[in-house]
Amino acid sequence: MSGQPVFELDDITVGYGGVSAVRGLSASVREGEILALLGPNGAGKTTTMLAAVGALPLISGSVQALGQPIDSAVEKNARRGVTLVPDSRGVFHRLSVADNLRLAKRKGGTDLGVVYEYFPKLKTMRTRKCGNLSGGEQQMLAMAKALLAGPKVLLIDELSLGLSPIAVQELLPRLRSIADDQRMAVILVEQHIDLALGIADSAVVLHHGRVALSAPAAELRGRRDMVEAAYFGRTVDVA
Ligand SMILES: Nc1ncnc2c1ncn2[C@@H]1O[C@H](COP(=O)(O)OP(=O)(O)OP(=O)(O)O)[C@@H](O)[C@H]1O
Repeated sequence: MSGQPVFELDDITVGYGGVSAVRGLSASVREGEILALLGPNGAGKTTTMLAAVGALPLISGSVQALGQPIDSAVEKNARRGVTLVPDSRGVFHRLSVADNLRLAKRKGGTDLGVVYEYFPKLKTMRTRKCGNLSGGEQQMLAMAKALLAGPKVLLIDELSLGLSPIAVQELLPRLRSIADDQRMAVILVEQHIDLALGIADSAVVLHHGRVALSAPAAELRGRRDMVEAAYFGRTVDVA
């Protein structure tokens, strides 16, 4: 993959009430690339994502999106094309699928027809109330909503939270095709290590807020030993 990074975390330290939860993290993604952000519970993945979209102030370091520093206003970053799909999914339960999608559509964003091509199931259930959808269907809807805003950088915090392995196996490869088609840079927080490495271009494993491993995903596929060592906090060098 060539080209300049469209999104860069440069030596960021970030936390809560002046206490750091993530220290000295650097990572970047280019157009059409997927970065998998991995690590055990409490490692700092969500903290990183919040800092990446401007929702948490940095203690030090910088975040650059599309050649400019990230703003402290999340909405402003979203208008510039940096969108977070939160782990709480962010769908309106009392509204129908179609109404949820209509509200998410932004000028210049992906066409609804294209989004329905990525997620044909949503078209068939467009009149259904979102509160009655399954977890996997709600996740599809959350991703579809994010696409309608036309992101250039999409950050996804645990797409697979609470989903069956089959649903995850269906959703993650779809995300790969969307990133390829739309030339969208993606940072994906994921607990399904093998599936995430299967679709990612690069991976970072955090442990206690520090980078324990950072490598091209291709070098980590089939190297569960290395990834697990990083999960346990052993700093791993990819030779
Ligand atoms: N609002 C908060 N105030 C204080 N500390 C927090 C807050 N949110 C998270 N933390 C702490 O920051 C650290 C990193 O948390 P974070 O949620 O980023 O981890 P995570 O890797 O996303 O974990 P998980 O996989 O469990 O979601 C943890 O020690 C957590 O307890």
